[in-house]
Amino acid sequence: MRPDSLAAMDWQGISDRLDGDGWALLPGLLDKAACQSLSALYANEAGFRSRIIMARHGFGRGEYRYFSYPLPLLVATLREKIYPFLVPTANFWMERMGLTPRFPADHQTFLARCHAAGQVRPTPLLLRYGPGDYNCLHQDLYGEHVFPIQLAVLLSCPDRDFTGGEFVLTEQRPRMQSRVDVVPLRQGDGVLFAVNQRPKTGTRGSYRVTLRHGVSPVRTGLRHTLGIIFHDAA
Ligand SMILES: O=C(O)CCC(=O)C(=O)O
Ligand SMILES: [Fe+2]
Repeated sequence: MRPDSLAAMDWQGISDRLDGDGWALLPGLLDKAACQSLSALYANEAGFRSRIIMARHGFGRGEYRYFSYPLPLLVATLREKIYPFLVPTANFWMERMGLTPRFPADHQTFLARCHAAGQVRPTPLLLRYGPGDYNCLHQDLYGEHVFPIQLAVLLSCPDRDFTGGEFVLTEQRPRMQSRVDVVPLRQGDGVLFAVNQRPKTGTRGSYRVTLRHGVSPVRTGLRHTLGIIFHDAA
C-alpha cells in the first residue's frame, strides 16, 4: 500500500455503498507481495498474543491468531489511516439509530477511550483456513466500546490458492427473515462491513438491521485473511 493510495480512494462512493448495502469493497488495497508477507507471518509464534482453534469454541473450523502490540507496521498503518475515513459514516449511523456514541476523528483518541474502559487487548488478526474449514456467522464485539465498521482483507488468491471459502454477510431485518450477500473478493481486496447494527431507510423512515459475517467452507487449498477491528478487546 502506498501512503497516498488511501487518500486517492473514492470515499464518497465507499460511504454510499456502506449506507446502501452495509458493506463496501476496497479493490486492490494490498498488492500481492504484501498479501504474501502478511500470510507468511502466520507460521511464526512471535508477534501474536493468542491462537484460537475455532472448532474448540464452536466458532467453525480453522484457526486464527490475534496480533500483539506493537502491530506489524502495515497492519498498524491500515488501522490508523483507514479509521478517519470511516468516522463520518460511523457517526451518521449512530445518529440515525438514535444511539449516543460519537467517534473521535483520530484512531488514537478512540483507542484511548477503549483502553480507559479496560479494552486493552489488540484485535487485529490473521485467519487461516484449510480444506473443510469455515467461519460461522458471528459479530466481533469485544466490550462496551464498539466501532461500527470493520475491515477484512483477503490475502490468498481465489481459484489459485483455494476454492470455496466465500465471505458472506447476513442482514437480519426486524420481524423478517434474514438476507444473505456473498462478497466477491480477489487477492488483496478489502471489504468494509458493519460489525453489528446499521440503519436502513425504509418507506416509513429509518430502521435498524443486524449484520453477521462468516466464511463458507473452503473446498481445496489454503485461505488467509487479515482482519482489522478498530476497537480493542476486554
Ligand atoms: O476470513 C474471513 O474472510 C473473515 C474474517 C473475519 O471474521 C474477520 O475479519 O473478522
Ligand atoms: Fe470476524
